[in-house]
Amino acid sequence: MSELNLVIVGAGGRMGRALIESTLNTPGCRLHAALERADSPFLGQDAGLFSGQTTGVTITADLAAALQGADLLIDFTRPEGTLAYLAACRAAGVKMVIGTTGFDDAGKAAIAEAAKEISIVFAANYSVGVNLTFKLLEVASRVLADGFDIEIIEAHHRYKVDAPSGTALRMGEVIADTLGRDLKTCAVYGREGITGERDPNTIGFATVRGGDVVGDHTVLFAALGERVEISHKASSRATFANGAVRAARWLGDKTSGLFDMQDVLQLK
Ligand SMILES: NC(=O)C1=CN([C@@H]2O[C@H](COP(=O)(O)OP(=O)(O)OC[C@H]3O[C@@H](n4cnc5c(N)ncnc54)[C@H](O)[C@@H]3O)[C@@H](O)[C@H]2O)C=CC1
Ligand SMILES: O=C(O)C1=N[C@H](C(=O)O)C[C@H](O)C1
Repeated sequence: MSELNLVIVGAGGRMGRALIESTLNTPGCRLHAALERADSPFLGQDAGLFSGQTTGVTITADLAAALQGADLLIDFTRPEGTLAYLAACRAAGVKMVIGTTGFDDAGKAAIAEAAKEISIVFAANYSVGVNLTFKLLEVASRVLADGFDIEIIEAHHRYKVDAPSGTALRMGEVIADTLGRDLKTCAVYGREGITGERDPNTIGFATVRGGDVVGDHTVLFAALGERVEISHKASSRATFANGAVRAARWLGDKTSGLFDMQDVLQLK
């Protein structure tokens, strides 16, 4: 079988660095190109810079050249960056694995539309543990549907720009779907002042930002007399990067369609 030619964008970012390392360490995958923004200080440097390797691949801002001969582009950047890469990949027939979070409804719709022409894996979290947690939350929500207040607490590093995390929002959607609720109307994002008693139909979110926390998520089911907590803690970005490269390999010959990490892990 021929090698999978991967393009990593946001190459100098926290996830970009981890993705380059994961690509270099994965048999069957080849680092085809590494991209950064035109104003990046990393342009012209070897993509192995951050892991002390020499790859022979130079970090570039030339997207058109990078897509020539590429099989798949992995994007963990920002919504506006992703949507620009999406348009280029769609035009060039290059598959995508998208890990960026913080999209609005229009951004998500654009990804779904592009997936009619190219195959895409789009997931808020590529760790195996978090995806198992999504399944555990379905069971917990069913069993604890009555009398339990549901709160989602997430903590991330000081540099994270979106809140709540994409993973926390996905957890909220999984719970709301299981309970037959609409997250758009039942979510409460933080509390302050005289809030009144808790509405039992709400799903609360609390966000913590600080230091170098890679990614912690806890869902609290609290009743009168007992509490259940389901938690996941990531301690390395390699967890997400390895999951994204796994998703890239899983896409294989699929020419179109929108998938998530639950598809990759056969958890559906
Ligand atoms: N789905 C998952 O498993 C995970 C998702 N993420 C998400 O990945 C994204 C990136 O996270 P980090 O690597 O920590 O961020 P970062 O700030 O370290 O890196 C962002 C990268 O994107 C590039 N970038 C920013 N704006 C851009 C634009 N408009 N066009 C093109 N490139 C642009 C930057 O130059 C940088 O290389 C975030 O949305 C984060 O929430 C992070 C970890 C896991
Ligand atoms: O920005 C991050 O770092 C992370 N973002 C993702 C999210 O928003 O859920 C996944 C992970 O928790 C790390």
